Amino acid sequence: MSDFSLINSLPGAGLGTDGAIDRSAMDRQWVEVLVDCSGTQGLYTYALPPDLAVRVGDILSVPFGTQQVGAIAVRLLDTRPTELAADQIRSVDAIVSAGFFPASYWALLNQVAQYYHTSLMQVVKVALPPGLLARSQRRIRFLNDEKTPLTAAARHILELLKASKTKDYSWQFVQRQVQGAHRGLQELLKQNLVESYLEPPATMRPKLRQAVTLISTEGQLSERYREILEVLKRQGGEMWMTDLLQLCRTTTPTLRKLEQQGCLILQPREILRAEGLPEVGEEGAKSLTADQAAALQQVQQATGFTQILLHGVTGSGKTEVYLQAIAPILQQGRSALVLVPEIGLTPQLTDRFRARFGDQVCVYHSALSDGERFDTWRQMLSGSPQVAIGTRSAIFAPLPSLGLIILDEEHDSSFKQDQPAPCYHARTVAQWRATLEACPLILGSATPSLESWVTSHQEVAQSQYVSLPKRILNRPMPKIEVVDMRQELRDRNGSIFSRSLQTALHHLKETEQQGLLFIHRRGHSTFVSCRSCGYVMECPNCDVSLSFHHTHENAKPRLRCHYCNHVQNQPPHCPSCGSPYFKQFGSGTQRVMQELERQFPDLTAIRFDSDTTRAKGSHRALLTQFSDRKADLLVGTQMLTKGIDLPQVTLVGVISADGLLNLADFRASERAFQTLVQVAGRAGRGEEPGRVILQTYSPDHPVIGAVQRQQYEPFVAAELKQRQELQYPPYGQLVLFRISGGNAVAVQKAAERVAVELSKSTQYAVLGPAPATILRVAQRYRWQILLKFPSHDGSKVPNLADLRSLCGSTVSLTIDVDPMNLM
Ligand SMILES: Nc1ncnc2c1ncn2[C@@H]1O[C@H](COP(=O)(O)OP(=O)(O)OP(=O)(O)O)[C@@H](O)[C@H]1O
Ligand SMILES: [Zn+2]
Ligand SMILES: [Zn+2]
Repeated sequence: MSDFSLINSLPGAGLGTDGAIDRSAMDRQWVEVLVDCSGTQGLYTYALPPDLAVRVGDILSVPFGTQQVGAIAVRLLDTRPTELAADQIRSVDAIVSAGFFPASYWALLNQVAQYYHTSLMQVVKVALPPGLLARSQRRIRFLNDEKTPLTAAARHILELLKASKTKDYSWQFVQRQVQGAHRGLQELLKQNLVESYLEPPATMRPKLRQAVTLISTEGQLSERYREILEVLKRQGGEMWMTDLLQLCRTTTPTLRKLEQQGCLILQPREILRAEGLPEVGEEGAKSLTADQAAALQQVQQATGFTQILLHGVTGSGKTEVYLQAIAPILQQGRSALVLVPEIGLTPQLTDRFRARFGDQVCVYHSALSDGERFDTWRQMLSGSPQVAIGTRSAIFAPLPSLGLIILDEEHDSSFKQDQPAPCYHARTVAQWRATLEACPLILGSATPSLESWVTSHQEVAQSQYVSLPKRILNRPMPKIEVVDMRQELRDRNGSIFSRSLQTALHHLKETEQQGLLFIHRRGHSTFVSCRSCGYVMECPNCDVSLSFHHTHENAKPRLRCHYCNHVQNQPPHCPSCGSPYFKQFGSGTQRVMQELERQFPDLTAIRFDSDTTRAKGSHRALLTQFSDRKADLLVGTQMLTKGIDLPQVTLVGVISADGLLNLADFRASERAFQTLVQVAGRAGRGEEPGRVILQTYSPDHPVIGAVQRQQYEPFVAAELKQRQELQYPPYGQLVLFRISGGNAVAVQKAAERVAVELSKSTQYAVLGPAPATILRVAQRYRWQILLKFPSHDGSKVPNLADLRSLCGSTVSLTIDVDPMNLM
């Protein structure tokens, strides 16, 4: 019954900006609501009684089946949806709570739906936590005594309320006590004798977690059991079960056996919401450098919507500018929204915010459970001023009075959602939101995206450019040495570490400093192939090579697909020719760890990649270990590049830059430059100067030269020239269609039909159809078509429903506006 298609096919259901704000609600006779009851979320149309001035963002009560349920007014309509007959539409019953969400919030969601060509419902699903209304309760409160006689039911309700200590009851209770309560309530509401409101659930369900408590170490126990109990004892006799399992590398059934033997008990224990985050000390504002002060001033002078690109080199103190820009906003009773690429990667950043603003900070990201998301929402909706820090979906955080939005590391591609729909970019949505809220938007980066660079250099008051060209305390930028790995090979050094890096690693121990080793991608190029015939081991479901996984020295090697997670053993001989020379190639994190162990047994290293950081809180745990100097090296992938601020790191080694340089994407150079400058920027942030060793097989690549000189502007100028010639973003606009299905021929045919249809317009160039770089993923064949518009304004895409009808029922078509991932 829930109706998504309704939204797409609405005639003239234009941008929400005109909904409820400019036009009087009176000429709108229908309303679309988000019904939220017993697990089903959907958009439904209701009629508005003439005497009910409903506005977008109100919480309503509507008839739904045989019940009355809560609903959010999402959009007012002045025409009846054609597919519904007038007598099919039921009427809104009452306004439970007026202005629960600001109307601008719904305008934003509508704008997202329209620009990214998805239904409003899809947007609502990213934006709102599930069960928002279902857990809340409608209540009725006494306001005034009657002046004119009331009907029996109305009088009964009023007396009931007056007799209550709090002058207020739940609507459910009133309904049970009073016959004809519904009509009675209407009467009372009309005369303003009572009010109806929505109370968020008062007590949240406590969150429980399994805990293990030691009872006894007596009895006939095997060596292994004893060991587990010994560990538990050493930890004080009480631990969270997950921690014990991890520490002892044991399983739940083993613990259950120990429980049966009376050695320990397993029981759920309540954890408080704030737990899991360590205490942070309070911290005052730092006195700003001249550059920081100038940047802050520019932010504070902004009136209304202004987009400010804060271009500060690595270690220039951008975070301090954010903190001092936020402080006065909170004092004015308004809130701030801070978006970061990946929350798990930046425990340091959240700690700094909490040290400054304490409980006013709330963290919002997709790894939260539904319950936690819901709690955070309630806190936000309370309206008290706060700082919400979160990943891309936090751009939809319902902070009532926004004074500032910040995107840190604005160039990061994780701000873009590739799938599912809506494929939104949080930076684009942030621009709309800041416009709707008339507040400044700060985009911070050491390596701004070309999009933001171009915007910030337009001659308009609404976009500004601020730079922090120097590191804090005039600390030098790290020195970058480029090592030609081809020369190493010629000089008979077959190690993955160049001689330069080897010397630096030896030096690390002597000077008691720390280093980072960066590998382009987890398991990237650690494919298994035959050195006799060249056969490459591939995933049976996807057209990608399997990656070699080796958890520790003596463990059995496994092969894993990073797309569908297929796992299998490595065959001892080549399946194609039977050769025994069937081995892994490349240098993933694991390989580097093993080589370190072999060549530098004195150095300890922590592996920091998506395999070792899967568990909640593990980013923080590993980074803390490292900053406590429990290891000499941190070895990892992309996540090393993001915002790590450790003063004792003096050495950064890039094992091989080549994987980054050779991606088939027009943004490859931009990304490579950003990644390498960011990772280099982790070195020498403290008192000791930093040093970067960049290993590559293509030392003459223009990106390598630009990174070595650490000059952003000349690199960007050259890059922009190319983009302009080819009409790529930021000059032109791209729209990507992805076509996929289980049958290879059907997918290709559908892609061809869609391309023919698309070619009928002259507004854009059609690139493709072409098979995706990886044709098959999880048994689905994928083709794509790229539209290239010469400029960014007014790109019109043919009707999606028409294109979909060309695909047939077994092939799906999705649209990605401004795609970031063209693979
Ligand atoms: N005014 C200041 N006085 C002294 N120290 C400062 C000041 N401002 C910032 N710092 C310190 O300088 C270091 C670097 O700052 P921060 O992490 O904000 O840099 P950043 O510009 O965000 O760098 P990146 O882009 O590389 O993450 C931090 O340890 C911070 O505490
Ligand atoms: Zn072979
Ligand atoms: Zn696979």
